[in-house]
Amino acid sequence: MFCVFSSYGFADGRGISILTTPDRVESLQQLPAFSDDDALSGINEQVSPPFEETELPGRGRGLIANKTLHRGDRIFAHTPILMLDGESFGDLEKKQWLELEHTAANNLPPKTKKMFSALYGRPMTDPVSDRIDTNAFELELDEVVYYAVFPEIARLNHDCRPNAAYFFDKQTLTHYVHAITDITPGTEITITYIDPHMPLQKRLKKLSSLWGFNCSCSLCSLHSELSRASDERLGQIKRINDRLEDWETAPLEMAQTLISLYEQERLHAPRSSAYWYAALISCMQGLYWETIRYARVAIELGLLDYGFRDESFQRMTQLAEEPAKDACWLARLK
Ligand SMILES: C[S@@+](CC[C@H](N)C(=O)[O-])C[C@H]1O[C@@H](n2cnc3c(N)ncnc32)[C@H](O)[C@@H]1O
Repeated sequence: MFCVFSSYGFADGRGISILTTPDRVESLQQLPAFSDDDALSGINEQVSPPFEETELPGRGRGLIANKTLHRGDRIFAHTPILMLDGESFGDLEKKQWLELEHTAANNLPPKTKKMFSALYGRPMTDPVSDRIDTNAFELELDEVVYYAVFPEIARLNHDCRPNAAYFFDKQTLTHYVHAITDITPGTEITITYIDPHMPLQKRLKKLSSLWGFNCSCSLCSLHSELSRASDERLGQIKRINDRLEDWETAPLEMAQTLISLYEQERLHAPRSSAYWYAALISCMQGLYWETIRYARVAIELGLLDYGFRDESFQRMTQLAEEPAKDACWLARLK
């Protein structure tokens, strides 16, 4: 049974509406975001944002950096105002979930409701539903998929080679966005809406069908020969990533080639996985300082792409601190 659960007081009066089942909302309420008064301190606060919102030709509103941002600088940290259980779409009649979506939006505190109403919604079904579909991020909590709206972050436009990366912290229900490259003032801040490993035609098709625009980012605008080279690199990245799942038997040069391919492709956030493989293989081979070097970069990038609670982050930290104590180092000595 799906219902709307709303809290006016959540996140210091920002409020939240959640469309889900009673037992799922009960388990969400156990999270520090709801149960620990200090968990959200410093979240949803932005005294002087490092960007300005403006109208951009052919792409609606967007965010332009108003100061130099360095890789790793925080751009946003916000809680959702709406969370919709993915299963509700399959289980309810269209009319029913439309009603529930409206109830969820209407139950928000007035200031928050205004933020939701100001969002752009690609005209498809209904004004509330369109705003949710255009702006929601998919996230998973306790193996349940939710679609969540973060109105401030929803202003970020797409680029296939973005300068910002994001992750979701499940404990505090907080969506973090950080610069993944240095960003100069006057540059638009962008994220990717899709898996950036996809080749050109797949990317164009997905962006046009789901978000209704023809991507004209620098990668999608390359000369056809350069575009072909990019697609070939992406194919090779996929093949190497598949092979490195069995990293224990892979040569270090393979992970180093992956790092280089990611750099050529300007895929900054996913580069962390290549450094992660390079650190593990170096550790297996007893290369002490190489292990630390690769692990440190994997941590720096992984923190921006997976977040600080990711399991691999704990292991990488241990590897960077003391490679000789890690299981991969000890396995070599057996
Ligand atoms: C999440 S909203 C982003 C903010 C939006 N531009 C606004 O005015 O609020 C997604 C919508 O922005 C537009 N958009 C995002 N990235 C774009 C891009 N690279 N080129 C053109 N339009 C883009 C599309 O209309 C898309 O459906």
